[in-house]
Amino acid sequence: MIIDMQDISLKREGRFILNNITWQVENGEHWAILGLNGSGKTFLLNLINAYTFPSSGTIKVLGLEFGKTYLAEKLRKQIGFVSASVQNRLHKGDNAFEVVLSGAFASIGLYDTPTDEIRERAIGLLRELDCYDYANRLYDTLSSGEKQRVLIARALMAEPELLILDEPTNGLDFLAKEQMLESVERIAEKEKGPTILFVTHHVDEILPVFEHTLLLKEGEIYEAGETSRLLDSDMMTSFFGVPVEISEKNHRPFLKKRESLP
Ligand SMILES: Nc1ncnc2c1ncn2[C@@H]1O[C@H](COP(=O)(O)OP(=O)(O)OP(=O)(O)O)[C@@H](O)[C@H]1O
Repeated sequence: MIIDMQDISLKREGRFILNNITWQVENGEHWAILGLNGSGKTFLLNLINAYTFPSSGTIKVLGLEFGKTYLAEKLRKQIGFVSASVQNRLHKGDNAFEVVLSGAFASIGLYDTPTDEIRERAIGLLRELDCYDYANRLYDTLSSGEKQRVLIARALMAEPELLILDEPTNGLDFLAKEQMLESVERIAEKEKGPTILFVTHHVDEILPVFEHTLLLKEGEIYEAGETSRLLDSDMMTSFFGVPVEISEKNHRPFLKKRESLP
């Protein structure tokens, strides 16, 4: 099992940020995590990455139980994490190739000398994520979409069992967003690829490879399970608290606000 959370709660300043979270992710299941601003998605990811501890409940990630066999460093080496906060911590002077290489050492900059095998792997991933053409460019000079794809290549360098993509399409234009989603789909379809958690605000980004979805609302699991059951007009209407309609086009869901309830 990749994630096993049992009755997790997390309190800050006397109020529950997360409450009653019982959630399991099996190996090879790709999950979309959908929630509005402030629903607790960031805290949920911080728990998985062992940056935060629960106030109560038990949590096991990749077989490591917090407080027992718990080793944050060991755990994080097996998780590929792509988020705005990782982006902010990168070294200013590194080119895209160096950023990807640094993923092999779970470090922000390059402190170790990469072997030929590691260099080959980095080149392979740059190609796979369509970043090879700008491998020599300074990371800082890349567009947001290019940066995100480099960060995903970097996260895959350590061959993680779990890949967490935290709003990877944030700030991307339409084309860059579609390219990003195509890359995510390719990774998800890889036979020995990582289990993916894809955090988003947008229903239309829930690709068919995300067969499972977690709906997070006000710090609690609203529903979790098969995407096909959850992405339904009635379910989304009660989840968002406004009348909405879900339609499907080219295997992608679309959400539209309805004027009034029928
Ligand atoms: N230190 C803190 N003390 C109390 N409340 C906090 C603290 N940090 C965050 N919160 C609150 O916890 C809630 C959940 O925050 P979180 O950042 O996990 O939401 P999110 O789903 O990631 O939102 P977004 O989509 O905007 O990134 C929010 O209501 C936020 O205001």
